[in-house]
Amino acid sequence: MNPIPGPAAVVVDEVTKSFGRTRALAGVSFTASTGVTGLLGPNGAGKTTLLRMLATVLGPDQGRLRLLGRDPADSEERLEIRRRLGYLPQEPGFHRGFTAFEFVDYVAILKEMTDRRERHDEVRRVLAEVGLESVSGKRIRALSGGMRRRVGLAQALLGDPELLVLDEPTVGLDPEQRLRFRELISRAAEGRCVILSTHQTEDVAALCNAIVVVRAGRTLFSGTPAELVATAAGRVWLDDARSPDAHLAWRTGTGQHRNIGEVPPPGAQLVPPTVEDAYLLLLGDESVAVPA
Ligand SMILES: Nc1ncnc2c1ncn2[C@@H]1O[C@H](COP(=O)(O)OP(=O)(O)OP(=O)(O)O)[C@@H](O)[C@H]1O
Repeated sequence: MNPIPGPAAVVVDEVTKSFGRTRALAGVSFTASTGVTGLLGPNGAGKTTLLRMLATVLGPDQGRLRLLGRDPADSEERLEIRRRLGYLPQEPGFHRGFTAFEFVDYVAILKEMTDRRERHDEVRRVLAEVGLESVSGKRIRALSGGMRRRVGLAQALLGDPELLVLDEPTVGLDPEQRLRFRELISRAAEGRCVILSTHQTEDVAALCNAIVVVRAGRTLFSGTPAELVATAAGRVWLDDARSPDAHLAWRTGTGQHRNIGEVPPPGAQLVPPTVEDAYLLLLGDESVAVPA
């Protein structure tokens, strides 16, 4: 699936950000439109910093941001962006004594939904959207981790935002919950721009029509999953042993070794690369070597 053409909902242009001596972003650039854009990168790459900027929580030191055609540096335009934005932070700061309904209602109040009846209808709508209507009266501390993530997604969907920013939405979920979440996110991405950060390359391959890879605060790659996979063409091969030419290799369930590297040995049995292979090759020495 190619990115759906249209005006870019998000433009990030040479953005930098430092915290004291730590340079979290050292010049990140990409654009994103309707659909799901996945932000991949190792720990500390700057993903959360970038998402906090897209959520207008943080401003850049240098560079330019444009969100939904507006400038978040301008206070009035920032307010306009915030009215059209949903954000699921890495740690949503739940008041665990609240029920799911009370928590989402509380966020709705913060989002200036003043009419009580309309607000409650909206809270019920978003809780139903994430399949939580039957537990809306339960306290958050009594919900499973997966359900709590869904409460987080529900509050982000309040007011039908045009831009949805999700920081590691599937972290800590079991495989079934992850698949459910994928379904919710792909539904949420119909007609709007979703930006999510993740460490799960399978989620990216399954969900995203655009991928941005960041490392050490810089953009390493920005394009479609197919374009990312194409960068690994001819660089993944199977062998009976770990190949000395491999950058990374691991023994698969069949007993053969999956090798990824720059130059396969002559006669190597090349196999089609995955998003994960391409991502690991792109990270090069930064990726975690798996002992063969
Ligand atoms: N508020 C802050 N104060 C000081 N340093 C910070 C702050 N926020 C982020 N950093 C630093 O900036 C760098 C980028 O952090 P960030 O959380 O954006 O990375 P990340 O890609 O989201 O990492 P992870 O995958 O581990 O969540 C790290 O070195 C981090 O320690």
